Amino acid sequence: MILKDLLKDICPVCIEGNDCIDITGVNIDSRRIEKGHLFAAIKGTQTDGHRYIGKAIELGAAAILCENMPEQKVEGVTYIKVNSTEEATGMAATAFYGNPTEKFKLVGVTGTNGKTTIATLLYNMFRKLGYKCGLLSTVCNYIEDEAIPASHTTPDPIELNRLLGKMADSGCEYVFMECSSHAIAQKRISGLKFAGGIFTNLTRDHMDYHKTFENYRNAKKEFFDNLPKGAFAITNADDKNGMVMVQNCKADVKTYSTRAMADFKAKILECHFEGMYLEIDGKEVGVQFIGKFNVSNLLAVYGAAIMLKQKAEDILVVMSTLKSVSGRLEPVHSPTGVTAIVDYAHTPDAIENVLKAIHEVMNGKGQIITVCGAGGNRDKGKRPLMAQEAVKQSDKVIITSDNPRFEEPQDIINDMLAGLDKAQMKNVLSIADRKEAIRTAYMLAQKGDVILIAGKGHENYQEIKGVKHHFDDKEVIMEIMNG
Ligand SMILES: CC(=O)N[C@H]1[C@@H](OP(=O)(O)OP(=O)(O)OC[C@H]2O[C@@H](n3ccc(=O)[nH]c3=O)[C@H](O)[C@@H]2O)O[C@H](CO)[C@@H](O)[C@@H]1O[C@H](C)C(=O)N[C@@H](C)C(=O)N[C@H](CCC(=O)O)C(=O)O
Ligand SMILES: Nc1ncnc2c1ncn2[C@@H]1O[C@H](COP(=O)(O)OP(=O)(O)OP(=O)(O)O)[C@@H](O)[C@H]1O
Ligand SMILES: N[C@H](CCC[C@H](N)C(=O)O)C(=O)O
Ligand SMILES: [Mg+2]
Repeated sequence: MILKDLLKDICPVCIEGNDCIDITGVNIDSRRIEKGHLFAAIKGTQTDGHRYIGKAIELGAAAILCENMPEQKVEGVTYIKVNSTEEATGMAATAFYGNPTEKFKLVGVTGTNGKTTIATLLYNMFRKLGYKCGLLSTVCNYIEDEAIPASHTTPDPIELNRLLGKMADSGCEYVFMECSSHAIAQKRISGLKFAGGIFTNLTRDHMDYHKTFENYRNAKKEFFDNLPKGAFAITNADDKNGMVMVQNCKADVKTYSTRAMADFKAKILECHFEGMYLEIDGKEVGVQFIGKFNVSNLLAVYGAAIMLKQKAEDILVVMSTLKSVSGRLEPVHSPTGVTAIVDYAHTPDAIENVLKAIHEVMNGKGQIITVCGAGGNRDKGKRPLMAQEAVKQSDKVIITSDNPRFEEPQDIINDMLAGLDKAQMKNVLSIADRKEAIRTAYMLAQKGDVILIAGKGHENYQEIKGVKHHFDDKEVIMEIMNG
């Protein structure tokens, strides 16, 4: 592709060199540069991409996108100076991959919890409605049936646009994606044209990265500020930041609520372990999900499907067939009558909500034993709060490890325990070895009890010092139950 065409949506500060050269790829990592590539130098959290411009040219980069022009320039290489390389990279990448989001309807989901659930349910629903679809999510990416492993909730701008390009080539009509706060702040989604956006909720997470809650909220809000006129924005009226998100939004704003007046409303008619009966916009539907928070998730799915011009009756018929997403409130039953629930709750709010959901269906019968930990090299402030939420609604809690990364597992556990007083500690054990923690929970459980195994959900690894060791909560509990 000709460099000039690649830059058509970018307003460079200046260009030095020929902009009529052929560009064979766009890349943000010097180590992946091949002959004829455009290398975008990004200032990151660990290092500055500008330091690798020389390396990129050695490997064959034909053009450099940067914020600071290098002092020494190489003959034959074109230099493009921009105000924000992060912003310009997305635009160049999307142009390189043929502006895929002009070819299908792209819906983004953002918020602290519920993104994977909503995006995946929309993908499953639209496929069942007969459309060709793509999905970009924490668990896995999909182009129709083809699974492509995901390493991020939202991929980097090059991988993201490459996947979107493949989706367009495969004839996808709808694509659903999660937009993490990291991705919005780092402009990984720059240049994409969204047909709609969904806000789930906002509670504490990722303070390690955003530093303040306000920055975190602003990152989420930026997504709605940038939605174009003609798109839709569906927000959660039950969340205190729901209306803040859409304050400056040019899109068509719709609300959903389980409590108040809203464009899309629902209430729970009945609730048991297998699912709930709901009334959505005045119509009854049986769903295979539990928990009030899932009513909110399902309402967001319903609202988005309506905004994408599907018929209410068709949406509800398909909704009743949808099943829970891998690692989200997934039950595993033992031969002795104990139920384990594997869930991805890794924030204080998610732990509170998932335990509330379990209580709703247990209805005062049986005990709850919670096994949870907190991720290393991630938001430290959430650790004591997660322990507090676990203790508040469990009969026993076993604090354990969850991806310690480069931290000492016991230090993370101590940060969690610091949130508890002496009385609360009476019902708490700490066992750093996650398998042992799960085994102990099972040994303590009696018939009718529930073990909540929280934090890892679909993850099939334990990340320790840069190495991912195979570990799968569901597999472990099944082996213990049947062993
Ligand atoms: C903190 C964070 O978000 N980091 C992301 C960020 O990397 P960074 O800013 O640290 O980059 P850096 O290492 O400083 O390098 C700066 C630039 O120099 C380049 N470089 C570097 C070295 C070299 O030799 N040559 C070279 O060109 C790099 O390619 C990069 O462009 O940009 C990279 C490319 O997009 C991401 O892969 C990386 O994700 C890291 C691995 C990560 O763990 N991110 C997590 C926290 C994350 O993004 N999570 C969210 C969701 C969380 C949730 O679900 O709740 C996600 O969307 O997955
Ligand atoms: N609407 C919701 N409100 C509160 N908690 C929720 C909601 N939906 C899901 N959860 C809880 O959060 C956990 C993670 O859900 P999900 O994977 O859908 O969120 P996510 O936003 O994609 O998370 P991530 O930031 O890791 O990508 C679930 O396992 C459940 O415990
Ligand atoms: N994707 C999120 C959640 C990870 C959940 C938990 N298993 C952890 O490792 O902290 C993150 O990277 O913060
Ligand atoms: Mg997710």
